Amino acid sequence: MSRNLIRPVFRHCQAVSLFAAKVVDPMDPTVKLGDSDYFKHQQLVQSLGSSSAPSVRFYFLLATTHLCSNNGQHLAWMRGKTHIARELKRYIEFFHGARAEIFSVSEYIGPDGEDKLYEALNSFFDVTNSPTADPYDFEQCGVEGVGGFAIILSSDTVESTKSMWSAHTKWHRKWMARKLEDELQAEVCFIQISVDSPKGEKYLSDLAAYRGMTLEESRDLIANYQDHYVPIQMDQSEDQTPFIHLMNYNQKMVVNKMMRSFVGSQVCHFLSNLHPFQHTVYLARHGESEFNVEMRIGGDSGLSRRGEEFARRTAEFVKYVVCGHANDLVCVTLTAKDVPKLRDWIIELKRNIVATRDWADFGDASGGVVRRFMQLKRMQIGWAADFEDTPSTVQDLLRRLEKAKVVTLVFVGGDTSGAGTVPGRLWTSSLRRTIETAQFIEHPILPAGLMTDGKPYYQMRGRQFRNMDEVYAGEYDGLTEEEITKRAPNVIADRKRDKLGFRYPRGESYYDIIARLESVMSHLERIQQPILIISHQAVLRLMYGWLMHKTREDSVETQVPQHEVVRICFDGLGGGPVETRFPLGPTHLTDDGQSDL
Ligand SMILES: O=P(O)(O)OC[C@H]1O[C@@](CO)(OP(=O)(O)O)[C@@H](O)[C@@H]1O
Repeated sequence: MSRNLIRPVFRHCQAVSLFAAKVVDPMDPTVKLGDSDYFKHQQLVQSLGSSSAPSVRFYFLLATTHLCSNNGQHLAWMRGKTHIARELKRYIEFFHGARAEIFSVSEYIGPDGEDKLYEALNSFFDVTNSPTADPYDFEQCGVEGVGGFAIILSSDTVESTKSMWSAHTKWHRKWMARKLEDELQAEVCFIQISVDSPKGEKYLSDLAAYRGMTLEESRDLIANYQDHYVPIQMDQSEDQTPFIHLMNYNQKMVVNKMMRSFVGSQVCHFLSNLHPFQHTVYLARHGESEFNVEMRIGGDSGLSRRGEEFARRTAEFVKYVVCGHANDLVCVTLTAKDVPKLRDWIIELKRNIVATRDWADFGDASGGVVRRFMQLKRMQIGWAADFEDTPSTVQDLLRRLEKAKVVTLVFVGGDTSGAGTVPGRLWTSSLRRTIETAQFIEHPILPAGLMTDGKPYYQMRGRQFRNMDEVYAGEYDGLTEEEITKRAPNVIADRKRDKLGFRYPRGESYYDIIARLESVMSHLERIQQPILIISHQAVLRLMYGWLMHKTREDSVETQVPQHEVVRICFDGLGGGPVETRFPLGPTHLTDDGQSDL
């Protein structure tokens, strides 16, 4: 197919669906497909199918800002629009498989700056500029090359007002909308953010401090910006302009003319969840399941003995770290051979071992190593027993250890006070193995007043999401790798070639999981309390990838070991997500026996 045939299609909104249909129809007997073409086609179809094809739309979004005052304190230039622009870009790329790029207005100021921004936008959308001549070239011409979202950001708000593209007055907005719609056939939407809640203001002053600004500097900036910016008018004079006005982030939203398109409504939904505040997400794969032991995929089996042990340790971790002020937790298991050595050491030490700092570097094969200043807080005598507080005297401790064959000690780092009192959230899938992993987590009712609604809080009340169930392997559900390859000898090679797009017969692909994860991940964006999510290997690969700002392609390569919790912290101030891994044991399982699948 020549490029000329494709070219006119790109100029229309439904470009991709037409394009996909024209490129190749594998059912058409006149079309001969090589292997690779088939896979590219599959990839294209899969990705369109899973993303509701919004990538067909040429869509512009503009993050702008709105002045607001709160008791005379103005911190208006920092409304978190850079954060929102970045989130939007990631959302569009990850969940909709479309291209998205941020264009910062202040980088295009100067004699030719505005023309350059126009050129940059034109070439971003104009796929005919793409060097590709091969319509099968998915990378350059497929979903990647068609349509996209340009996010025009006035990052340096005051400086940006020099540009025609700053959208800081009604006149500028109208000019931009006309230019973009008439000349680039793009749909336009303006996003305005205003903040006046005490929490919002606190965030903004933190942000100012983080960026090294003094109050005077910020006041000057605001006074200057106030002279320029005209908020979107609510007097009907801008009724023809699509816009979203976010007030105090996800507290209140005014939407104009966005719901007429599917993508518009999706973007509104996503933005209505976003907040820029500091928050922490914990991810854990379920403990080892009976099917994991038998090396079977899928199914709905319960936990193995080791899996149950991980569940007990997870509850300790939740109490001190997720719902406490501690920042680290390590479990060390001593077997029959080591317990007498521990007894001798305690006798020699002759001190209260709970308070001692002499445990540093103490560890076991599961990977946990005690760091300096960690305190021994809890212990478990024997397998499958409940954890209990460590006795505070040497005599009591020796007595407890007397007949013990196996002992697991729990060491906690940081502030151990207030364990279990920080309101937290718990999400699992709907499958037994994740629910059982959460079974030992405590659910005290926390006193009213801890949350803003003033109601008592049911700690870590579990919510089960079917969208977080493991990839469904269809006809292969419950089989081992060996059994699968007996039925379908090529399956391993096929899946290796395209792990994202490969769909199990009558089952799911990773693209399908992306589609069903979209609503859960939007929901997650809304959460401000620490949250623990217990799910499965394939699902967690994607969740982790999304949270760690990875591409879909890189996400499927991520390792998701069992018996480990991953903490991902968002500082809310512009730093990237920071991850810490906590191997809790009892074993650190990285090989689930299906590494080939
Ligand atoms: O995409 P791959 O790498 O096969 O990972 C998914 C597989 O992981 C498994 C275990 O091998 O998930 P789970 O976390 O539920 O134990 C299988 O049930 C599932 O098919």
